[in-house]
Amino acid sequence: MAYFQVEGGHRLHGEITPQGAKNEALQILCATLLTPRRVVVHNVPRILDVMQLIDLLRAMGVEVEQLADDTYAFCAREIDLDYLLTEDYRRRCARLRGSVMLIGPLLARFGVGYVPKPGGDKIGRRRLDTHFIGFQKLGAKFDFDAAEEFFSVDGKELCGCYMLLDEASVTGTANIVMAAVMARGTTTIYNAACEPYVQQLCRMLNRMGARISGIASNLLTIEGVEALDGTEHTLLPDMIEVGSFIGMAAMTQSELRIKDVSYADLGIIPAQFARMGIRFEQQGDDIYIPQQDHYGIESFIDGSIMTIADAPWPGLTPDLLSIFLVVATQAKGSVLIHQKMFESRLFFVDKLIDMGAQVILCDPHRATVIGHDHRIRLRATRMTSPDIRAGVALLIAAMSAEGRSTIQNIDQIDRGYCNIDGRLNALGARITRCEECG
Ligand SMILES: CC(=O)N[C@H]1[C@@H](OP(=O)(O)OP(=O)(O)OC[C@H]2O[C@@H](n3ccc(=O)[nH]c3=O)[C@H](O)[C@@H]2O)O[C@H](CO)[C@@H](O)[C@@H]1O
Ligand SMILES: C=C(OP(=O)(O)O)C(=O)O
Repeated sequence: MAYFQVEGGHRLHGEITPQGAKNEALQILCATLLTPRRVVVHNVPRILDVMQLIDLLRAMGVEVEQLADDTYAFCAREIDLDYLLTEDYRRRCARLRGSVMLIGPLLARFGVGYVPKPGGDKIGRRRLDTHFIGFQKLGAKFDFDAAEEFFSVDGKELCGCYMLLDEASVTGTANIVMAAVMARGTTTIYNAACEPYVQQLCRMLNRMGARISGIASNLLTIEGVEALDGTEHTLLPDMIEVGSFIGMAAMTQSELRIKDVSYADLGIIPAQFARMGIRFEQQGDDIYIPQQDHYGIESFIDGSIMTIADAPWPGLTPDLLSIFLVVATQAKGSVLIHQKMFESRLFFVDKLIDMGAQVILCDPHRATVIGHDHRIRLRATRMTSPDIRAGVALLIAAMSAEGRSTIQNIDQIDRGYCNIDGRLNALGARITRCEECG
C-alpha cells in the first residue's frame, strides 16, 4: 500500500492550477448515458474516482475515447444491461460514491436501473432515501435487497410530478434531474441542491436538448423531452482543491498564486478563509495569497468565539471543514468547527493532537481549536488517511510540521487529488511517494 513521506517546514512558492472538479465530473460522466450520441468532456481530472468511473462506463458498453490529456469522448450507443447484474459491476460500483448517479440516467433511458450500495468516504451515515423517494414519485418501482445491499428501480413510463425533497442532497438532486429529463410532462423539484456542479449538470443537459429552468435556485422545473442529443462540456475547477490550497499556503506561511479558480463559483469559501484572518487577493480569475507570518481568527461581533459550520449550498461545503480545522491549529485565536452533515469526519483530530495541536473534540460533530499562532510547530508523526479530505488536512499538517511524517493509505488522497505530490513538490514541498508498506 502506497504511503507518503513528508519532510515538513518547506515553504511553497509559485503558482498552481486546480484540477477539474471531482464531484462535477462524477455527475457529468453519468449523464453521458442519457444519449446515444457523442458527448465530449474537457478538463477531466486524472484522479482515482474519475478513472474508475470511466472504466465502469466502458465495462457497461460505453465507447470511450481519450482525445487529449484531459478530454474524453463518450458514446453510450448501446449498454449491456445484463452486465448490471454481474458481480464485476457490483464490485466496481462499490468503489466510489458517484456510481449511485448511474441509476437516474439508466432509468430515464432504459426503464431500469441497478446499483449496489455505493462506495465513497466512510464519514458517517450516507442515506440514499432522497434519491429513491424521488424515483418513486416519478412512477418507478423501487426494491432494496437488504441482504445483498442492492438497489433496483424499474419504470418504463416515468411521469413528471411535483416533489419536495426531504433534504437538499447533491447526488440525489442530480440523480432525480437526470431521471426526469425524459419523463412525460413537467417535474418540479423543490428543496433541490443548487451548488455549482448541479448547475453545471443542468446547463449541460439543456445544451443536450433538455428543458430545465430555475437553475441555481432550489426550485427546478423540468419539462420532459423525447430524447437528448450529444454536446461538449468543460468541467469547473475543483473548489475543494482551491480551498485546500488556500489553507495549505496559510499553514506553511507560503506565497502562492492559485490560477483560474472560477472565483464566481466559489460562493462563501473565500469569505470564510478571510474570517480565519488569511489575506489573499482576487487578481483576475486567480487568487493570490501573499506570504503571511500570522493570521488571526475573527470573533463574532458580540465577541464570542467564531463557529465555522457546513450547510447546503450556498452555505459552506462540508468537504472543506477538515481543511479549516487544520488551518486553525496555527492561527491566532480560537474557533469552533461544527461539521453538521457527517458524524464521523472529525476523528482524525486525534492525529493532530498527537502532533501537538490544541484541539478538543467536543463530540463527533464539533471540535474546538485553539491556535498556536505559529509560535509552536506541530511535530512530525506517522498517520493514516481516513478519508479524502482528512487525508489532505493531515498532509497540510505534515508539510508545516517539524521533521519527517509518514501518511499511509494515500489511495484516499489519490481518489480526489491528481498527482498531489508532484504538483506540490514543483512548488517546493518535499513529499516522497513510497510504494511499499512503510
Ligand atoms: C460524489 C459527491 O458529489 N459527493 C458529495 C455529495 O455527497 P452526497 O450527495 O452523498 O451528499 P448529500 O448531499 O446527499 O448529503 C450529505 C450529508 O448531509 C446530510 N444533509 C444533506 C442535505 C441537507 O439539507 N441536510 C443534511 O443533513 C445528509 O443526510 C448526508 O449525511 O455532497 C456532499 C455534501 O455537499 C459532499 O460532502 C460530497 O463530497
Ligand atoms: C465526501 C467526499 O467524497 P465522496 O462523496 O465521493 O465520498 C469528498 O469529496 O469530500
